[in-house]
Amino acid sequence: MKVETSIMLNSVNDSEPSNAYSDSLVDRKAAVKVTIQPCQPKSLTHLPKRPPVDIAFSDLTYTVSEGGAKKHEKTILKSVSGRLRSGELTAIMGPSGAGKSTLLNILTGYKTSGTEGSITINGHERNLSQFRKLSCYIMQDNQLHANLTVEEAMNVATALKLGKDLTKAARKDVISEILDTLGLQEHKTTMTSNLSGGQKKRLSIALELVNNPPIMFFDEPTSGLDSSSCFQCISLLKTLSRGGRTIICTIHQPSARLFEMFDHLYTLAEGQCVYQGSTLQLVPFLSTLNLVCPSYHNPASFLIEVSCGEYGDNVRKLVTAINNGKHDIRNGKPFPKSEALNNAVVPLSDSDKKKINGSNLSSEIPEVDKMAHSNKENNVVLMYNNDIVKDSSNAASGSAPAVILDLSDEKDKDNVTTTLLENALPSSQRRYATSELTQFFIVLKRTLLFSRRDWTLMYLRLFAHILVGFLIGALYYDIGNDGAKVLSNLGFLFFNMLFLMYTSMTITILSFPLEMPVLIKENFNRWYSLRSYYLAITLSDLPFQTIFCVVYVSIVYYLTSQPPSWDRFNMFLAACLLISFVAQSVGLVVGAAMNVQNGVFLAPVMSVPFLLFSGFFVSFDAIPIYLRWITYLSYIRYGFEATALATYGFGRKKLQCFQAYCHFKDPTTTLEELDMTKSSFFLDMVALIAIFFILRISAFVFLRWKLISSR
Ligand SMILES: Nc1ncnc2c1ncn2[C@@H]1O[C@H](COP(=O)(O)OP(=O)(O)OP(=O)(O)O)[C@@H](O)[C@H]1O
Repeated sequence: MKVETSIMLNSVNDSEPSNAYSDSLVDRKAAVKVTIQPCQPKSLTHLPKRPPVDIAFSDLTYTVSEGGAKKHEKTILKSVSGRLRSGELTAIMGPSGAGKSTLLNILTGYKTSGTEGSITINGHERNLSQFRKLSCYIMQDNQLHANLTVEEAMNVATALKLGKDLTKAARKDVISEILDTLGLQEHKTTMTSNLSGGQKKRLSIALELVNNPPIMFFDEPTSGLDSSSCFQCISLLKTLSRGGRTIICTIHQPSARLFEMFDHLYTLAEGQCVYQGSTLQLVPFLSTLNLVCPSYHNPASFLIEVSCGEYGDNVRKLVTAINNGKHDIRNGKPFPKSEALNNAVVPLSDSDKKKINGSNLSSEIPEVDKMAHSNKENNVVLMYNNDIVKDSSNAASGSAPAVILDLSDEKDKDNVTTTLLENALPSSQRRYATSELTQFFIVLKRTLLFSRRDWTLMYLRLFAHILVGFLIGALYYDIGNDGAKVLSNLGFLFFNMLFLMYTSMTITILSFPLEMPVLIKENFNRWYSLRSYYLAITLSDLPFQTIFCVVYVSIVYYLTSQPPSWDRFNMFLAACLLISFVAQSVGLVVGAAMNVQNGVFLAPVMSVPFLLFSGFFVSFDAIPIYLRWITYLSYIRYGFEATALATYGFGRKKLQCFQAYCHFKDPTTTLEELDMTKSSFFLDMVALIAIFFILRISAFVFLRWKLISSR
C-alpha cells in the first residue's frame, strides 16, 4: 500500500479555526500540522452490495468453569453493554487479560456457550446463522496456505465466496481491484509464505473482502508489525470503515498516531467496560472524573494505566460513570451527569452559533450551550467538523482543555461511501455461496496444487519409496522362489506392511494438524462446508499414495523374485495399497483428534498391538483365546495374510531347493505353519475396505468435534 505523506505548515491561533484536533489537545503551542493521507481508492466498486450493520450488546456475561477436581465458575465478562456502528472503525482496547479476545469471540459468534445477555443486529435479536454470512473474522495469526501465490489464493477465495454470482471476468476485476486497493498487485505472483508480515495481514483482509462483508472483526491486526506497517494496516481498516462497513478490532495499546485514527473506542478492564465512545472525547471525559491525561501523553496509554490501577482504584469509578458500557461518550452528546458539567451555563455567542448554523445540530444548541460552558469557563474547546468554533481553554499555558465538544454531525463522515450498501438485511441466503460439489472441486484443485508444490509431501516421499524399495530388494534379493529362505521371505512380507504403514501414517499425522487453523478460519468464515473439505482432502492424496505404492511394490516384487504372475502381482499390490490407505486413515483420525506432538508419539505406540497380532510373530492358534479378538481389529494382519496368500496360496507350485532339505519347499506347509490354510484373500480385502471406511468416517467425526471444541 502506498502512503503519501504531506506536511503542511500552519499557524494555529485562537482566532483562526484549526482542523486538527490533536494539535489543540496535545500540543497547543505547536505550529506544525502533519496530515497523512493514504492514497488509495475510497471505494471498491466491483464488490457486491451489502447492508450497513450496527451491533449492540447488552448485559453480556461470559462464564467458564475451571479448576481440576474442585471446579469453580470464573466470570470473564461481567454484564458489559455496548454499541458498534457501521461506518466506524472501532477499537476494543484494554490491559492484558481484560477480556478483549473473549468479547471479540462472542461478538463474532465464534464462542457461543457460557454466554448470557443479548446481542442485536440493527435492533433485531442476532440470528447467528445469518450474522455469520454478513461478517468475517480475521484472526491474529494470518492462517494462510503457504504453497499458493497471492493471486491463486485470491482466485480460490473468489471462486468459493462469489461462485455463481459473478462471471470469471468479473471475478478477475474484483481481484484486481482489491489487490490494487490493498497494495498487493505487484506481489500477486509471490508465494504467501514469502510475504512480509504486513503483506500477509493485507492478504488475509483481501481474501475476506471479496464478498464484501459489512462487518469485519480483527484480532490484534497490528501485532508483529512495525510502526509503518501498523499505520498502513489501520489506514486500510479506516478506509474499509469509510465504505460503510462495521470494522471492529482488538488492539493492545496503540500509539498516539494510531489511536487518533479510530472513530470509536471500547475499553475493557477486569471484564467490565471502562470507556465507550469517540476517541476524541476520551481525554475530556476522563478529566471530568479528575483523571487528567498529562500533556504529551498518549491518551490510549493513559487509559490503560488508569485501567491497570496505576493512578489508584479507578476502575469502579469509570465503570459506574460509563454504566458498564450503557453510556456512549459521543461527539456532541452530553457526558453522563457529572458535577463539573452541570454548573453555570453561559450562552454561546452569535458568532459561535453562526459557525454551526445550518447543521442539524441546531436543535441541540441549548444543550450544547449548557455543556460547552462549564464552571471552568477558560477550559472549553468547541468544535464543529474539525474546526474550532470556540476555544476558551487555557491554551497559552499548554494545559489540556477540560472539555472538548465536537459538534460534527455523526452521519457526515468524510469519504463515507455507502453507495454499495443496501438498506435491509437479506432475509434468506444460502449457507454457502457455492454448492458443496463446487466447493469440493475447488478445494480438491487447491489441495492437488499444494501437493505438487510440497517438496516433503511429494518428492521426499517418492524418493523414500524408491530408496527403501532398492534397499529391501538388495537385502532380500532373489529369495522369493527359494525353499530354504521362506522364513526370510515372510520377514520381507511383514516389513512391507511396516514400511507402508509408517510412511503413509506419519506423513498424515505431521501434515494434517498444520491444516487445522486454516480449516477453522475458512470454515468459520463460510468458505466451504466441512463435508466438502474433508471429501476433497480424503481423495486428493489417494492418487499420490497409489503411485508411490506401485513404484515401491514393483521394485521389491521384481528384485525379491516373487512369483512372476500378473494375477499374484495385482493381488499383492492390492493388499499393499489397501494397507497404505488404511494407515493413512489412521493418520487422519490421529491428526484430527490430537496435535502433532501427541500424534507422533501415540500413533506408533497404538500400532504396536496391531503389529503383534498380525500373525507374523505369533500364529493365530498360539494366541490366548481371550486376546484373539485383537487379531480381528489388526489391519496389519489382513494385509500380511493377503500378501502371504498372494505369494504362497492359490495352488502355487513347489519352490526351488538348493540344499539337501527345504522344510518350506511346499507353499502349503508355509500356509499351514501360519494358520492360513482356511484364510480367504477376498475376506481380507473386504475387512481392509471396511476398516478404511470406518476410519475415514471416524476422522470426519473427530474433525467435526475438534472444530466445535476449538471454540
Ligand atoms: N477457557 C478459559 N478458562 C479459564 N480462563 C479463561 C478462559 N478463557 C479466557 N480466560 C481468562 O479470561 C481472561 C480474559 O482473557 P482474554 O483472552 O479475553 O484476554 P485479552 O484481554 O484478550 O488478553 P490479551 O490482550 O493478553 O490477549 C484472562 O484472564 C484469561 O486467563
